[in-house]
Amino acid sequence: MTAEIIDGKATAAELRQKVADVGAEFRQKTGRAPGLAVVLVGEHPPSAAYVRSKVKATLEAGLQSFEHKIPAETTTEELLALVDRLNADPAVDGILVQLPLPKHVDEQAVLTRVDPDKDVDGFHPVNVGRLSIGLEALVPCTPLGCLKLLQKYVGDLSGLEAVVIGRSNIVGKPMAQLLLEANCTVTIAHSRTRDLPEVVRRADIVVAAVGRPELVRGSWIKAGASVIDVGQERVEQPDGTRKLLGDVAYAEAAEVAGSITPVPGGVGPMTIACLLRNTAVAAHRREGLPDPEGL
Ligand SMILES: Nc1nc(=O)c2c([nH]1)NC[C@@H]1CN(c3ccc(C(=O)N[C@@H](CCC(=O)O)C(=O)O)cc3)C=[N+]21
Repeated sequence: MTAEIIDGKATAAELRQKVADVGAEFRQKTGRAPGLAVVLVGEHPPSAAYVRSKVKATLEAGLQSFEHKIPAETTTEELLALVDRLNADPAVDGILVQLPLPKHVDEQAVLTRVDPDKDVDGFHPVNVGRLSIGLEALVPCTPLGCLKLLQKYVGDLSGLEAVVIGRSNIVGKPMAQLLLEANCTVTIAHSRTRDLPEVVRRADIVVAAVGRPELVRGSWIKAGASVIDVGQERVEQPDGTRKLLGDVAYAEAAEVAGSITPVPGGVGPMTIACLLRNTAVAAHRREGLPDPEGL
């Protein structure tokens, strides 16, 4: 069997177009476009690159972008003061503080300071709690993007066995909540899991989010399973070039899986599209408008 390739790039482009349409309608109703503020602390090159692509996608969807690049030496207090200003700014519907923050900054204090209604990353404890008890929440972009891919390529997920590898607050835990809400039987595996290959072999859906290049082998995948690869690591190849690798040994897994996301072009583009989606949704909720349909 050769797996169907789950086209994250195309699916993300569709979602970004929907956000653009919804944003234009929002602008007609309110006289302004939904606004996203992105905060980048320091010069960490990969973070700077991600922020550039976020700003570009924001502008291309016709949303308003507020970019705050501040020095690496910024203190927690100064960052909290910036978050307070963004919380109070009526033109800002979404706030994203790019992670990782410099080590001297109290990351949890900063994430908890973001107004939960503007928390388009879904990292605030209020949104984490709301997701976990099934209330309306802002949901983290990467797991939301993974869910959207599964819904498009698999359809109804009810009753399926899902194995999430990785238990981070950003991907693994919220991914498990979303799959549970979609009526999957969910297992969260991690570095201490006994016999990980055997656990993964049960899965109809595998979400790999551990940050270990090509950890998941083709022999671990049940025939016909859907494989979502969240990993993105640049790894030096024997010929000296650097290649972006996922957490799944793609060529092997594609021989047995029913469908699989490539890296790049899978989950990554969906993360950014879902950020725009969350910004549009937050804008509607803040204005007392019903949630836009089809997002
Ligand atoms: N507060 C916060 N929210 C985030 O959502 C957040 C963050 N901090 N810090 C860093 C991670 C990483 N992240 C990615 C987004 C898109 C791609 C993406 O589009 N990747 C391309 C490849 C890009 C390349 O070639 O390097 C792809 O998969 O096709 C990757 C990674 C969001 N993050």
